[in-house]
This record gives sequence, structure tokens and C-alpha cells, in this order.
Amino acid sequence: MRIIISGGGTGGHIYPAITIAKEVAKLVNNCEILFVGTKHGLEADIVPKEGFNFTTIEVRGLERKISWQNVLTLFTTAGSVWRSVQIIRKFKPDVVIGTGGYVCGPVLLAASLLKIPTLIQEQNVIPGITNKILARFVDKIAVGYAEAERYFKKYKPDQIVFTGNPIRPEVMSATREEGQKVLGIKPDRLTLLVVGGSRGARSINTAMLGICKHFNGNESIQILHVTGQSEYNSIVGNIKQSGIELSGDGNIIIKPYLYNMPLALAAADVAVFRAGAVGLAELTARGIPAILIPYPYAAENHQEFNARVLENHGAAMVIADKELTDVKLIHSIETLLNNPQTVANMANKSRELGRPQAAETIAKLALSLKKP
Ligand SMILES: CC(=O)N[C@H]1[C@@H](OP(=O)(O)OP(=O)(O)OC[C@H]2O[C@@H](n3ccc(=O)[nH]c3=O)[C@H](O)[C@@H]2O)O[C@H](CO)[C@@H](O)[C@@H]1O
Repeated sequence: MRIIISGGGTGGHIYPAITIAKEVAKLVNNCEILFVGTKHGLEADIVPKEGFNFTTIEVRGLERKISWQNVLTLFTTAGSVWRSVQIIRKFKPDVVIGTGGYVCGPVLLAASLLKIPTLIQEQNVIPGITNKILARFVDKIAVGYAEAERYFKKYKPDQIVFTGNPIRPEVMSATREEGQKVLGIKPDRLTLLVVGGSRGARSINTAMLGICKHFNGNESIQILHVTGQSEYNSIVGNIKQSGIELSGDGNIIIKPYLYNMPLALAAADVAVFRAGAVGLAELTARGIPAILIPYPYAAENHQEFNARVLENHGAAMVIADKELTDVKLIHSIETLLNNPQTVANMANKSRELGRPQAAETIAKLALSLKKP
């Protein structure tokens, strides 16, 4: 069995690709997998670390206006479809899978032109532009939220399948004790995990300065704040300047990025998160109550729609990014800190939404497409 898998740009497209690829490899013997991404996306860092064969094509995103940049983009895209055709002809995949991001466009289009079976996975409630266009060509669309179905036109019978979003198996297998040990988290207090998506979130980082000052030295709470690579140094500088001790026995841990996120999730009691679909799938699979601050500039405001699914179910509270202040966030955190029953109820509600089997379902769906 030979599979090409493509997805890129942010963690929210890359981790689903890696997870599906690993699940496929578990289900069939001697499976060869080739990952197609771009040189500039996070995939160029993450995918080789995971041990996959990785090749790149050049792709650009279209601007939402008429511009010379877009003319250049169209030429680049034509080139990337041709490059994808070459990659596919050489690798000869049985199935091609896409998990979103611009890079999927040419790869899945080329596969469809060459009559190779195709599946795309859409993580969000509101589908991305690439997947909306690809819906015309692909055999199956695996959606992460049931609510997403209505945003796709159905081009083939049984084309859309509600599977949930794939999460890494380690998210389920990691234990709280191991997470606490590896990350240096004290076991006797509520652990708050703060993550602004795979690239970090400036507004959350800014508010966190006030939160760290407020909870510094508080023995009922432990904070693990992941800033994103780009703002890490300045955030750590600001926090140290305000007199907070980050090394030693403090209750605040700051990291630029977690390569071991499943351990952090295992140790977390409550999360402050953006509303990226994969992050939310991980939170609900583990049943972690959350305070969500959707990224307001996500395409068609899709993070807000993702977040509202959890909020409507009683699994999360939502704070609009424009209304985010340290005072407001402190208030929400304290509400949870002082109400363990609310935390427990939200945890149950969150778990009800989790789909820990999604990766296996998607992998089986993809394998079922192989031509005899
Ligand atoms: C700005 C934007 O448009 N973001 C989109 C992007 O989000 P983004 O990549 O931020 O989002 P997600 O939250 O969906 O996924 C992040 C992934 O990275 C992992 N992670 C994150 C931080 C870290 O330090 N370590 C780590 O491993 C998380 O555990 C998760 O597996 O793709 C998602 C899925 O299509 C969308 O819903 C988001 O709206």
C-alpha cells in the first residue's frame, strides 16, 4: 500500500495528517507513506521529526483582492499542480489524503486528474477555501464537526462522512503522573494550561502577564503557559521584569512550544485556548473544561463557530478576543478555581463531545477507497 498525504501551514493541518498517516501504517503492513508540504510551513520542522519521507512543492495563498500578487500566485499554482503530477506519477500512491492548507490544493487536484482515489479531512465547522474547492474533485470528505456538512455542496452520494477530528494516540495514552513529572508540575493544585494555538496568540500572551502577576505564588494553582516561538523571549523578559521568579519553586512555567503536548493535556485540569479545531478535539477527547478565546481573524471567523459548539454543549466558556483583558480572564479562572463542581460538570460535557476514535475511522475510510 502506498499513500500520499498532504497538509500544511499550521499545526491544525499537520497533526491530523501525521495522525492519519500513523493510523494507516498501523492498519496495513508494509505501507509506504510520502508527505507533501511546503518548505515554509511548520510541517518542514514537524514532519521530518516524526520520521516521514517529506517532499515539498511551492504554493502560495490567494489574496482576497485583485492584485499582481494573485497573478503570480496563479502561475505558481499551475506549476505546483504539474510538480504534484510528477510526484504522484513517480510515487504511484493507491490513495491520496489531504488535511487542509493551501498545499493540499494542487496535490489533491493532481491526484484527482490522475484518477487516484482521494479523501480530504476538514477540521473546522466552517470549511477552508481549499477544501471547498477540492470538494468538487475528491471522493470522500471526512468532517470534524457534524455542523460542517451543511457548508459543503455534495457532489457525489455518500461523499461526506462525520468522523470527528483525528487526535494523536498519545493524547489518550499520556498519564497525568507522567505529565506532571516531565513538565515539573506540582500534583497538589489545579493545573491551568494556556495555549494560543500552534503559533501562539499575542492577545492571550499580553493578558497572561496580568494573570501571572495575580496568581504568582498562589498555592492552589499551577500555570503552564505556551507562548508560541516568536513571542517567547519578550514574554519571559516582561515576566521576569515584573519580579516573577520562573525558575525554582514557582507556580508558573513558560514554554515557547510543546513537542510533548499530550503530556501537558494529561496534566491539565482547565485550559485557556484559542479555538483551533484540533486543539478542541484534543481537549474534548480528554474532557478538559476550557476558557476559549477564538482567533478573530481566522478565515470566515471559523474559530468562533468551533468554540460555540463547545460552549453550547456546556463544555467551555467563550471570551471574545476584542473583550479579552487580564481582569476578565482572572475572573473566569477564579470562577473555575472556586467551583470544583462546575469544573467537573464541564469536564463531563467536554468528554461527551470527544471522538478519540476519529483517526482510526478516517484511516479505514481512506483505505476502503483503494482500487482492487
Ligand atoms: C489561525 C488559524 O487559522 N488557525 C487554524 C489552525 O490552527 P492551529 O494550528 O493553531 O490549531 P489547532 O489548535 O487546531 O491545532 C494545533 C495543534 O498543534 C499542537 N500544538 C500546539 C502548540 C504546542 O505548543 N504544541 C503542540 O503540539 C496542538 O496540540 C494541536 O494538535 O488550524 C486549525 C485546524 O484547521 C484551525 O481550526 C485554526 O483556526
